Order: sequence, then structure tokens, then C-alpha cells
Amino acid sequence: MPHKSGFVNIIGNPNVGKSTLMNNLVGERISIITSKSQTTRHRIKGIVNGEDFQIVYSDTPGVLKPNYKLQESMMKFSTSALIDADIILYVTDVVETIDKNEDFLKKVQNTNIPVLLLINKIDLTTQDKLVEMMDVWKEKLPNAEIFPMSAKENFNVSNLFKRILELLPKGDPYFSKDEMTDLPARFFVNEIIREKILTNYDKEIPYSVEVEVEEFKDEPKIINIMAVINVERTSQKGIIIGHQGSALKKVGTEARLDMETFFDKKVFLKLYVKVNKDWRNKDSKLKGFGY
Ligand SMILES: Nc1nc2c(ncn2[C@@H]2O[C@H](COP(=O)(O)OP(=O)(O)OP(=O)(O)O)[C@@H](O)[C@H]2O)c(=O)[nH]1
Repeated sequence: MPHKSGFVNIIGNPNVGKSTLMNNLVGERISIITSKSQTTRHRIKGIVNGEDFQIVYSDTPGVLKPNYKLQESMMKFSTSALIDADIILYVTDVVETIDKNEDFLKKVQNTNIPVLLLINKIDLTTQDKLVEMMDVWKEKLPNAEIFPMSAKENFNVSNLFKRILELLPKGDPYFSKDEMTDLPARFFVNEIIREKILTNYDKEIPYSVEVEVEEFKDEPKIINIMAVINVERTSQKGIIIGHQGSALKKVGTEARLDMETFFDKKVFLKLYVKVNKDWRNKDSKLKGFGY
């Protein structure tokens, strides 16, 4: 059999289960999962290798109406996902309403790339409602192949995987086959810290925060990591740190433990908080953070 290789881009609105699905498909923890929306801002890639295939997955930020600079760049990512993919996984679920993003749907309809429309979370609905929903989607996206599924319950994921393999173009691998992912370890560190911030603080805090890994030194017995948590306002700095540093300490401990599991090695983690005014609305700062 000739070798097959290709890029599979996962798109869809926030909270429909893209990260859950991807983790299921890739089998390693590579993207953060949380019940709050808009958590995945990067194009995270995970690679699945077989003897005669390589699938490169990317998880694209949600399809949103841009209402501030950050979301504008998120929208750009989603649109670019339609151009450079070999296969598109358009994820929706049984909860969201269908007509949220007409413009984007039109783009999906007009693409030449195979689109697999995944209706996720079917564990939350009935057969009748699902059939109705599938009919509506068939009209909206007649070219797409529909996969009802539950990423959480691992229902229909293996059929999806089989179809992806069938659709994958012939070609040599894009990445060395011993690499689990093309992203550096720093990226995982960043994601883990961000996940802890999301789970430890309420309201606007998580979305006002940007984490930068300033130092990542992999020594024989320990990994030394220094990271900065950028916030927009001084008041947020106080909240992040907490009474006598208790909140930050909790974030640091939880993050360190996850990192130790992830890297299977002792980790020394130092966290700082820095006020970086309005990073979300400044193009130059956004670029500095890689958006
Ligand atoms: N009931 C049910 N819940 C699911 C399923 N798949 C995902 N979820 C839940 O839906 C929520 C959102 O899942 P994520 O995987 O973070 O969604 P996402 O699309 O990556 O979200 P963003 O990162 O915000 O773009 C989590 O609480 C998941 O546990 C499913 O098949 N059934």
C-alpha cells in the first residue's frame, strides 16, 4: 500500500466538543478541555502515525463573530482552516442552534475539500430529534458526510477514523514519525498553566490572561520552568496572586503536578504575574504572543 499523509482540520463553534474529540483521536492530552468556551486559541496540532499513514490534526479556534481584536484573529484561523486542509471535520452538537454563522457555512459549502460534519453529544438527545437535525444539516451542507457521534462516550469515533484514513491523500509523511507533535514542550507548559487559571478563577480573569514561558531547561533530573502570567490590569494581578499568595500557589502546584505527569519527570515551576495593559486590543502585543 502506498503511504498516505494529510492535514485534518477540526473546526466549529466553542464548546461543541472539539478538544474532547481530538484527544480521543490523537490519544494524548494535547489540548485543554474545559466547560468554559473560547479556551482554545491556538492551532494545536497532534499527529497520529501508522505504518503506512500520518494524520496531522489541528484544532482551530471557534467560529465567532469578531467583536474585539483577539476574536478577529481567531476568525482568521478558522477561515484559513478551510484552505490548507485535506479533510475538514466540522463539529457541531445537538445543543447549539444551526444558523449561528451563515457566512461561515457558505464558505464550508463552497470548498472543494471533503467535509465531515460531526453532530456531537448525541448522548444528550433522542433518536427523533437527531433525525430532524440531520435533515436540516443535509439541506445546509449537502456535500458534507454526516457523522452523529459522542466524543465523550467514544461513540462512532472509530468509524470516523476509518473514513479519515480512506479520504487521506497519498503522500510521504510531513513530520518525522517518532514525533508525537510538532509543537515544543513549552507549548504544553503554557496550555497546562492556562487550564489551571481557567479552573481556578471566575469571570473575566481567564480571558484577560496570557501566559509566556520564559525559561524551559530540561536538565538530567529535573525540568526548570519559569513562566509569566500577563494580566491586563493591576486589580487582576491581585486576584491572580490571592491572599498572601495562596491563589497563585494553588495554580502553581496543580500545574506542576500535571507537568510532572506529562513529562514523567520532576518539575520546578516558578510563576510571575505581570501587568501588560490591554494586551487583547493591541495588535503589536497580540503578534508578540503569536496570534
Ligand atoms: N454530553 C457530552 N458532552 C460532551 C461531549 N463531547 C464533549 N462534551 C463536553 O462539552 C464541553 C466542551 O468540550 P470541549 O472539548 O472543550 O469543546 P471545544 O469545542 O474544544 O471547546 P473550545 O475549546 O471552547 O473551542 C466539555 O464539558 C466536554 O466534556 C459528548 O459527546 N457528550
